[in-house]
Amino acid sequence: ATDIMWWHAMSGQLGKQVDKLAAAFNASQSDFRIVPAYKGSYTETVTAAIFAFRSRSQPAIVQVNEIATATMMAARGAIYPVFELMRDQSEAFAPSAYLPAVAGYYADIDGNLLSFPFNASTPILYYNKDMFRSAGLDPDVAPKTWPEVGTAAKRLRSAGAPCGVTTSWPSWINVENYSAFHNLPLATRANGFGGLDAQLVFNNPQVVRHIARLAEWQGTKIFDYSGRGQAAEPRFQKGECGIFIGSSGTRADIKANSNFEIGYGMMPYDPDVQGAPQNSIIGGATLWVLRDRPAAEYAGVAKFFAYLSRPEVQAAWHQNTGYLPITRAAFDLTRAQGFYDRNPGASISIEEVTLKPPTDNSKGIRLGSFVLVRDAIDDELEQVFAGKRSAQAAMDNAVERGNRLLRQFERANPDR
Ligand SMILES: O=P(O)(O)OC[C@H](O)CO
Repeated sequence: ATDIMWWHAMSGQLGKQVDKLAAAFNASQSDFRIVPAYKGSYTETVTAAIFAFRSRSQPAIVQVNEIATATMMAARGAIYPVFELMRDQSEAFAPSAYLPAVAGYYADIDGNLLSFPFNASTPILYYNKDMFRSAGLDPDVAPKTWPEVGTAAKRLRSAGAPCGVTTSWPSWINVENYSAFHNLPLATRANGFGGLDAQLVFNNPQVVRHIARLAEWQGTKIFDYSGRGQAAEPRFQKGECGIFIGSSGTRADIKANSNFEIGYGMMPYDPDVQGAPQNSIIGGATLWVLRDRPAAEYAGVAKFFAYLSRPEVQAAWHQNTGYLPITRAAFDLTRAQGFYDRNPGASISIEEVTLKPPTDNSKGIRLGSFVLVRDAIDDELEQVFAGKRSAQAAMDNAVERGNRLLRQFERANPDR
């Protein structure tokens, strides 16, 4: 059999599910063997793949998170667009099979998908029902708005919780998704979908007020900052923080690693911001195919992607992880199987990304070097939470630093 390397960033329960997918595909035929390899965080994984490409030891498949999409699209010599691969291998691959929130995020201007949608998430609210009960809060009602989160988090603190509320992925949740959910632009030009000359504009009064509020809460740990990426997740699992806003894709790990009753809700919003709640945007990752591997491997990659597209495979991945059902068929199948009736909270992610038809502010983000832009935003947020900078000054800095990165990217890609 021909071995096909798949580099990914899925750890914990997610890593187990990735291994299961590969093993099931490998058992379904004998020509190809998918070999998954965990390469660390999303950033570590994509960086490893870029270095490997330079020394010609790249994998055929690499998992890349959503914010590196524009950067990958620009790396034309290194990537094999998935729609071309599937066409070359005569495998079906129609963007219309995917949920609009997913296809819209990853399609090029001609509607072609350059990468394979695999794990799409969106931030949701998790809460600890046992801690709610001890604090005298109604365990059957999830806080819906930021003021309600504040009230509940204060009660949790008074009842002895070390931390009221925390979030993972600070920029993704508190700046990028906060903006989309309140129909505020992160950047001009439809958050970059309209062209590389987009400018970041998220230093507006609503975002600044939200960050200032978190900083104020930080003083008494009503909100407690937990670090970048997924660093906050274990704090909720261990019962330190009663409310956690994090990726829907962490559902499996939360269920596996916590010993309390979990409540679910939508990401909170501020009711005095007109139009809120709009719809959330997706995160997570897609699978990119890299060039310059032997031809036989590409035949196998196409077969593997066709396998991953099967409704029953997609539906199982969605149900076993918390990532969105990426195709309409997987969503329908999951519903028909009664999964949402048996698992309250499991459909919140879908309801949230489809809450209203997306606007230019809530379709997604398509900005070059956004991995670095997000680093700059996270860095500025940390200054605010450490009490070293005002929310306004930090968001102004983040916009300025981010715009410098966008202009560099624009100059490096003059023909796009
Ligand atoms: O933890 P994930 O996989 O849902 O991804 C969250 C962020 O979108 C990653 O950029």
